[in-house]
Amino acid sequence: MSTLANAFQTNITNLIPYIVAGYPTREVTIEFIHLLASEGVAAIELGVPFSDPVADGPIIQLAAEKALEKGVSLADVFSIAQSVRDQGNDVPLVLFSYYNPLLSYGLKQVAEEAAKSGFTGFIVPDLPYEESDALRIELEKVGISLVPLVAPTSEERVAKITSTAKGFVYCVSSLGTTGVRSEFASNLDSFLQQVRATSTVPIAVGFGVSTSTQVQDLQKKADGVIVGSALVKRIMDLEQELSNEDKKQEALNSIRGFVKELLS
Ligand SMILES: O=P(O)(O)OC[C@@H](O)[C@@H](O)c1c[nH]c2ccccc12
Repeated sequence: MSTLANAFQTNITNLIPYIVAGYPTREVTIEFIHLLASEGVAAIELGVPFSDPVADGPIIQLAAEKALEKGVSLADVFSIAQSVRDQGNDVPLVLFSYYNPLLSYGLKQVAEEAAKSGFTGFIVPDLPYEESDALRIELEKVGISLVPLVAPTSEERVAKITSTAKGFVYCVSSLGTTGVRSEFASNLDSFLQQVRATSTVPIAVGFGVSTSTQVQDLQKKADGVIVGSALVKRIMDLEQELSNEDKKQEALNSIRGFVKELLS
């Protein structure tokens, strides 16, 4: 199985897409993962839908709401990953969740079930580094990396966070919530250089990325480029077609076209 540590060496591209698990359906999510893996992505962030996604912009919030309306749970996210592994796909999967659902499930149990179903990384955006030991210990017991997030404002903490990071470091390109942007933090270049200088693992940058120009520019400064909202928006625009057997393949081809365009 591909592990997170070597995802940036073995992959064909350095793109890391984010999708909301179970949106528009559990079955289509599995098809998305196979599609993205076939385009050579470095890893896939699989988002656990949550009712209070404070760091998310409107697109991801709406997708999460729609998934929750269909009752998508953490257990479903594990079963999606398990299906992908059972179908022979070893693309690195990163479980993306707010802390509350993990706490409710039980940190030890969540770590064990995530490992069993094939996750190699976790990202928990509302868990401050200083409070992450309990989860990190459980995850490291089962070989899963807790990927830390650093923002352009976390100056003095960067070295402490990046020097002990596992998997990769998630560099947030700008402050605020997720969502397509035309520009990033003014100090982004120096921030990425600072993280690169202190990190012992690859670094990835995300927040607001939606065009191939942005991907091309950012992939010179980071090992991975994360795209979420722009991809989730295209999925949302095709929600009806994706739920119609006669139109689903055409919709999937359109999403594949968007990924190819990002990488062009
Ligand atoms: O959606 P964007 O702007 O492309 O940003 C990536 C983002 O979707 C994904 O990494 C993510 C989804 N929810 C988050 C909450 C906090 C930080 C990051 C995220």
